[in-house]
Amino acid sequence: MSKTKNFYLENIPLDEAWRRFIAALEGCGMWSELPGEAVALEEALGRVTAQPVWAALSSPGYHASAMDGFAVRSSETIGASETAPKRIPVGPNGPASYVDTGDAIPSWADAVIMIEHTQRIDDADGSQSIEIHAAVAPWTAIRPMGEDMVATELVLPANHLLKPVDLGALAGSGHTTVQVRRKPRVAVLPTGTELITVEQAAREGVKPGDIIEYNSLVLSAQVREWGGEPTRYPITIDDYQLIREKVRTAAETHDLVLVNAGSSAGSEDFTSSIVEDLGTLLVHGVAVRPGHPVILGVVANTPVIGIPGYPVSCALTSETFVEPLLSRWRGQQPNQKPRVQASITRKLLSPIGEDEMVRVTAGRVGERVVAAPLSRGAGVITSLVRADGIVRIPRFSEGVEAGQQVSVELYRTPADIERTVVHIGSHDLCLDLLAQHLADSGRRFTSANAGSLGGLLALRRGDAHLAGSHLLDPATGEYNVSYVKQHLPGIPVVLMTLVHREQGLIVAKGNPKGIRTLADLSREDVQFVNRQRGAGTRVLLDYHLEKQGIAAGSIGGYRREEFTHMAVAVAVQSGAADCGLGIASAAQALGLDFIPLEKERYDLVIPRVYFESELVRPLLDLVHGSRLRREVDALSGYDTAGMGKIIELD
Ligand SMILES: Nc1nc2c(c(=O)[nH]1)N[C@H]1C(S)=C(S)[C@@H](COP(=O)(O)OP(=O)(O)OC[C@H]3O[C@@H](n4cnc5c(N)ncnc54)[C@H](O)[C@@H]3O)O[C@H]1N2
Ligand code: MOO
Repeated sequence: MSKTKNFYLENIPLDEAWRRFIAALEGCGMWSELPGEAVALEEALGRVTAQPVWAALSSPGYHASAMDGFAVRSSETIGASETAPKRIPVGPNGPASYVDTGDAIPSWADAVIMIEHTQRIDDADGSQSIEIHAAVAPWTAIRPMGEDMVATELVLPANHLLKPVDLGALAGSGHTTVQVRRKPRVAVLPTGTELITVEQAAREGVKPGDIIEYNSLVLSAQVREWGGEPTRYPITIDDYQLIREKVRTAAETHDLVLVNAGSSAGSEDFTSSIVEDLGTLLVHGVAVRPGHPVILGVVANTPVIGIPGYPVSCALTSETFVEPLLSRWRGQQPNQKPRVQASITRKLLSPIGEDEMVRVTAGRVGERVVAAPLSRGAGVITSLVRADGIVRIPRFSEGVEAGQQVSVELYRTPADIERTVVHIGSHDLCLDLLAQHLADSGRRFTSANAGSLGGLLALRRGDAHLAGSHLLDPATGEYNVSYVKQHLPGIPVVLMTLVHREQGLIVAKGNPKGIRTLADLSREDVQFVNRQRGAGTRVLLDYHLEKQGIAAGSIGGYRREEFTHMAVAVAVQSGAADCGLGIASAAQALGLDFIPLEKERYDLVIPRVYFESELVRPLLDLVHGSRLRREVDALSGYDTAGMGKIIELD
């Protein structure tokens, strides 16, 4: 038994990895549809027919009236007209007889006259007749036997995904059960000594080194969504023999085994050795990121996929390999996401040699759809939660330039993209509140952090509907106006004040270093954390440093840049820095101390075309209403007195 570690991950192109996998699956009879099983119609929704279904009965099973009215012989109506109406006596055996919709037509009749086209006449002798003003052709208002389905006719082909109406057609044609493909049985094995269950975390808290296990939850839910039947195994610690035993037994009772984590080259990454030990290792490492260290193999005629541990890699690897396999077994084509052409909002470098899947948000801005890249971290599951789609950067390309056209594989519908308000710029907590309420008006709100200046540049390129900005002009003491004039020349713009907010020094609880003023940042024992160039907060800092004659070079940590207020606050909370400049609400959110420096104005910069658009209107209504104002007032460090004030710049 081998326990050797596989230090050498391959870099196999995706299509080659699939070729190897399919060849091996064909070899063990696992690259074809799964056999059928009979299920009751009530259980059959979302299943796939395993064979064609032929009608057992005709429907309707007799000639049925299509209308409420009178069954007649059409020959008796000939000659009837407005000027020469005809009377036909009513009786159980004709020549006219009342029928309801769906009733069988009497054998002597061959047409039905709708009741509203007849006039009832009560004759003196107590008998009845109808008067008609038009003739009817044979088979008028009759649903002939078998109009819907004739016995022996094809109702559904094989490999048909059953929808609600299909179940009706099956019952209507006389079937009580239907043969559907067996659900693929998929074992989901989470492994890792660092893993704890979420219940354990809720009970005992999370210690450094603990990771809440949720990949198996995601994988099982994906399997279920794709028509499979998952078995979610409990966590197995990183122990070669324990994992080996689980893989061996799972392979005996399942169609597919997913081993999660332990796929790369670490000292406790056993999956590839175990697959080699128990069966055949086909692939270890594909030229795809995230998901590079994926393992493909076969154990006891059962495919085994080693899925990388990072949550984003895990979910995407499953989309890449598990979904197409389950589709194949169910006789379905692999899932094809809707695609849209979009313009990418910023330059992306991507390593040659690997296909990269970049998560993006997407929205329509004017004539174009724009795609804004999200975090590329393989551990950032929220980036997949927020993603509207995926952009693939092929392995023979070094990346894409800002403004380049890309194809986005959408997780949402094209209609969702049309109702998206796109924000690029400086972030503020109040935007999250706005986003929440916008959903009530059927709008989606996506936001990319690019800093205030980045936001203005995005507006100039036409990449966003609005940009949050708080850029102080040292010459005038005014916010945003001069920057908008400089960077958006010729574009009519509305500046709408969202809030005034308190900027200041964020320090650890109790202010252990006794930091009071900006001058303290130059102290030997104080480590600062800065914001990126172009951020309004950075402009504010540099303005005050200059005013007070403090040299940036004298501040330890001045060059260390974070991209958001919360990232600065987290750096202080974790002890990585003693102090950073940011907004009061970020300090409050993490229970940190705050030394106010300046009250600044945070505006939404909105090109007039969007300010006047139907899409953005609900956002303006929210800013002018009382609900958002009340909620912002409840946060610390904000002043809503100026909320909704407008400056127009042409
Ligand atoms: N020296 C190298 N190191 C790494 C390489 C490499 O090529 N050489 N590849 C990196 C890449 S890319 C990936 S992806 C990961 C894959 O790692 P593993 O599959 O071995 O997974 P772990 O290292 O055990 O875990 C990674 C990460 O994910 C967390 N995790 C694991 N399982 C779960 C779960 N069930 N639920 C939630 N989170 C989970 C785990 O705790 C780790 O934080 O390797 C890189 N390293
Ligand atoms: O390939 Mo790993 O999955 O990039 O993060």
